[in-house]
Amino acid sequence: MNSEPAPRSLVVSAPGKVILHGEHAVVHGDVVLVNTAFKSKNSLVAKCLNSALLASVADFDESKSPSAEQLDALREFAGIAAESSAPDSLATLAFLYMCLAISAKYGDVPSVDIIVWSELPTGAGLGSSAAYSVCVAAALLAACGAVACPWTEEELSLINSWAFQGERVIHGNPSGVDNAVGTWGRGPGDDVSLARRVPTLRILLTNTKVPRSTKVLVAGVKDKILKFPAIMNPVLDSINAISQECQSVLEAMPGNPSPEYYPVLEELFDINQHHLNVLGVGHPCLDRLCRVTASHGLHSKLTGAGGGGCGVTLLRPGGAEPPSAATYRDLCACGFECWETNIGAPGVSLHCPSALKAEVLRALGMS
Ligand SMILES: Nc1ncnc2c1ncn2[C@@H]1O[C@H](COP(=O)(O)OP(=O)(O)O)[C@@H](O)[C@H]1O
Ligand SMILES: C[C@@](O)(CCOP(=O)(O)O)CC(=O)O
Ligand SMILES: [Mg+2]
Repeated sequence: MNSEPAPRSLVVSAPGKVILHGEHAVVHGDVVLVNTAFKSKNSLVAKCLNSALLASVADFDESKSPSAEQLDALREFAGIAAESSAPDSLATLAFLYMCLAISAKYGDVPSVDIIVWSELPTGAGLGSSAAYSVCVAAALLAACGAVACPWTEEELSLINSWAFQGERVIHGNPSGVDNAVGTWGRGPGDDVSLARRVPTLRILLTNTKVPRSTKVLVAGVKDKILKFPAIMNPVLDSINAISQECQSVLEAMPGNPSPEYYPVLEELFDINQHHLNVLGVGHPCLDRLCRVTASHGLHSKLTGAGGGGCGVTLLRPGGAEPPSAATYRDLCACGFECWETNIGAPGVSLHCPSALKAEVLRALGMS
């Protein structure tokens, strides 16, 4: 007689994010203005099956960064070449680290099969690495009974702190903003009422499809700051001032946003885009994106780590329903993909499989 427990399925999603202002500066302790951009865009299924999940690396501690020795041991176990930054390698490494560390701390995670499906473009500045890490952390903690459902505030903090460890494996030196948005649906330190006080902005996201790695870009900015501190630190200070100015404009905007605020928001986008180029995280395709939208009277900047990936364009509310078909046409003619979105989405969520869209069920192999 087979006495194995029936496999259990957990379906977890976490949102990506759009950074309006403060990318890179936030790694160095400055303010960031960030919001969620997607609902249920990144899903992961942890099924408790009996496949073998292995290896052990001693001395895990969630308050410490994963050590070089631990990551080397995991790379060797998984057959990942040293310094490989291939998406699959980093995702596998982050998963193995979280799985082993969570097992060591809270008791064995049962054997699991993980299926990851994402509507977010990966490596494009929309926080896919954090959405992935939040989903893996939540699923593993739930699988070993360290968090129950629905999640309490304390359990969300636990998910967030383990997701931060996953981000550390993928990013090297993350600020923690992306995993906080993935967990709570809002930036760290933002109170719940902030979303009610600021207007819902209409934005256009454009993916240049130029691949890049956040880890490499963040390390490049650090090198530049170390090389030219007197030149680069004022740039970070100015980016910080832009974030603060933008936040006060958003808070000053009345419930029915008046168009008079938009030229200020647009100018802040332009200034920040120049600063980000100074930090060395621009790309000719992002310059092109800005030029194309400017030719239609719209203002854009890169979002996330830059170096390619996505740009964000501010749209004015209502009226002549911008962006025009010509804007889409010109951006698509550059080989870019663009879509309009509203900001705001819930954080990490647990889903009932029967409530999932057919498309998601198919992608997860659950239909
Ligand atoms: N759905 C996913 N499946 C597997 N790995 C993912 C997924 N989403 C993100 N990742 C991991 O995150 C990395 C991209 O992270 P990063 O360079 O920070 O860009 P971003 O967070 O802006 O998408 C990928 O290389 C991969 O390792
Ligand atoms: C550049 C940075 O500010 C944001 C990176 O976001 P993304 O991985 O490009 O989505 C880094 C960070 O905050 O950890
Ligand atoms: Mg990332």
